[in-house]
Amino acid sequence: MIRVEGLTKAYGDKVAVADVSLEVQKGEILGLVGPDGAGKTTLLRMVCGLLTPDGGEVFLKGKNLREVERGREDLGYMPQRFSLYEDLTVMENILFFGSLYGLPRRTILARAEEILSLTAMLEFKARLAAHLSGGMRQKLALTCALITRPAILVLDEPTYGVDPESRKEFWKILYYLNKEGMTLLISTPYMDEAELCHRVAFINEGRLAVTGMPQELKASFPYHLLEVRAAGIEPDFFREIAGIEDVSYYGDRFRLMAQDPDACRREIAARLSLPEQEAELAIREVPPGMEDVFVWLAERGGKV
Ligand SMILES: Nc1ncnc2c1ncn2[C@@H]1O[C@H](COP(=O)(O)OP(=O)(O)OP(=O)(O)O)[C@@H](O)[C@H]1O
Repeated sequence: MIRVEGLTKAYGDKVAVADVSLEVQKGEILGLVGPDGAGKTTLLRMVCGLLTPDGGEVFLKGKNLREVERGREDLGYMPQRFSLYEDLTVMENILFFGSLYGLPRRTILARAEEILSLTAMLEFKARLAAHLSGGMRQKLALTCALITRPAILVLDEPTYGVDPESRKEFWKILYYLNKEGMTLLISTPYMDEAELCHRVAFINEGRLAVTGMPQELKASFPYHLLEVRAAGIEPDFFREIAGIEDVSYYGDRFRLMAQDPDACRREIAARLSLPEQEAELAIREVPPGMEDVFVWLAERGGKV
């Protein structure tokens, strides 16, 4: 559905996207994941034809975007910062947005009712945009992006800063749309959301580092992870132990990347003088999550 070949874009000296090639298959949810400033927005804006690349091509449904008339791409875009008219109601915002595409008022109203009921927003259709919560604003932005009934939906960090409950609800809607046949390309800084995508593309400093299914990426993680619960210990304590490649920590929980987990466990237990039973409780091997994979990739400059 989407094919990107060698896309490149610089702002002055700053190369934001460097030679990115990527494909999004029909019916797929592809997650574009990367830290702030990685180039996600720039890449998505080029895919949507809103920004002209310095080099490379974008093909939508096999057609070169350069040859497609703007507004006829069969693509919906939900930008990172969606401009709502605060002094218009939900429905008035949708009507305004739909009219930009030249859709007849009747069509907009019918489609809006349908999407607003899907997103549980129908009862708020007469509410002023100024009085919407963060989650509701995102749903309104989504409704606007869907008003042309696109086959492809591109979303730029749609749940950024939204509360966890609303994020979950938003993803339910995305899954519903996908089940109905929509192809989704979505950027996110959240690792739990990366897990929800069929495939993930990791972008770092403008370069595409790796793409794969979440399970594949986790399986490619080359270390064992040990989680250690220990109060009053400095990270350097672990760094001195041979075979521990990296240490990260949250409060009194340490996460260690180890080559040989059993040897490390024995060494830590010995140094802390932990009896075996206590060591078993305090030092556990845990499966890597997407966050572990991406932290590892980012530390290596995104290279596998
Ligand atoms: N209009 C611009 N002028 C100059 N530099 C820009 C411009 N837009 C983006 N950049 C720079 O290009 C790089 C990529 O930015 P981009 O917004 O695409 O990244 P991102 O992954 O979407 O990050 P974020 O989530 O923080 O928006 C960043 O270093 C950013 O500072």
